[in-house]
Amino acid sequence: MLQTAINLNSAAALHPAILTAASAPSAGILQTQQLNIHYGLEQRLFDINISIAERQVTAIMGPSGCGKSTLLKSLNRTLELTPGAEVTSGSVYFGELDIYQSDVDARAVRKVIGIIHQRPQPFPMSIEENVLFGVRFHQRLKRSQRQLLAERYLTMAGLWDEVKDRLHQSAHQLSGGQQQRLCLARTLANQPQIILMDEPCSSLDPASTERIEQLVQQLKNDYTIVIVTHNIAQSRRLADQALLMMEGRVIENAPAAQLFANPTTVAGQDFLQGRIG
Ligand SMILES: Nc1ncnc2c1ncn2[C@@H]1O[C@H](COP(=O)(O)OP(=O)(O)OP(=O)(O)O)[C@@H](O)[C@H]1O
Repeated sequence: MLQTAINLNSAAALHPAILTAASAPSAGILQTQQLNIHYGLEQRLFDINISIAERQVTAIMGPSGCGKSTLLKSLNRTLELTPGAEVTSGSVYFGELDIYQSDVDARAVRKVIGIIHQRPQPFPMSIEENVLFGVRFHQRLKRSQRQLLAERYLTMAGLWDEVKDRLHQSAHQLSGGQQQRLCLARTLANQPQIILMDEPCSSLDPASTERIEQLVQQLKNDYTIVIVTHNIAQSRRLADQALLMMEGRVIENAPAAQLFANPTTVAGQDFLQGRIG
């Protein structure tokens, strides 16, 4: 009970910072300053300075191992769940709040800045319980309220029609694409401001990939989305802003159309023309 109370208080404490972010439209909703990250003794990210624009899709691209996932996970403090991973210097600001400040609860950060992983990770419970996993500790819900909430978030994730008659079946009975949308519904139920997506389509077939891409386009009206992708064509379809990383550094950072038309570095040109990556 004590843990729950601490979580709730911390989540509430984050909301004034959200309002501050909203009132300062010129600044990005999420910004890093001189961010450096190590795994053990090895430095893997170097002096990252980025600004994520509100209610836009920002794509993070780059070859395998350049640090895309590491950067993404640092943006909501998921990274510290990996043994040995550490933000060794620098900051991540959500509005005016440094999310790495010692008095900020990482679990509250992860609710406001949700993450969808590469492989869908539904919990071993029913479809409805998965959707309501984050909210059920906060409210004593009546059965009818549970159903309404489940319907709301499953609809937002484009899954309601496919699962409305089997809400109490195991989530593991769903296809991979459906599981990924269920994870999206679970994230949306936490009422995040920002959704991080780590190659959300990499394990999906083309039809499921298209479904997720449609959802990203819809969701950006209400959410800020940061998506890691290997897939240059997917970035072209989805991104408003694009970052290109090489060897732990951001080497290109521009509106997507500009970056695709005129990459400013030789490595950027090589990557976008498929010569590296
Ligand atoms: N748990 C870990 N322990 C040690 N090193 C790690 C760990 N995870 C990642 N790394 C290293 O950090 C660097 C960046 O990895 P990261 O997964 O962020 O790259 P990525 O661009 O997302 O790669 P991919 O596209 O292949 O998923 C790589 O050199 C990788 O080997």
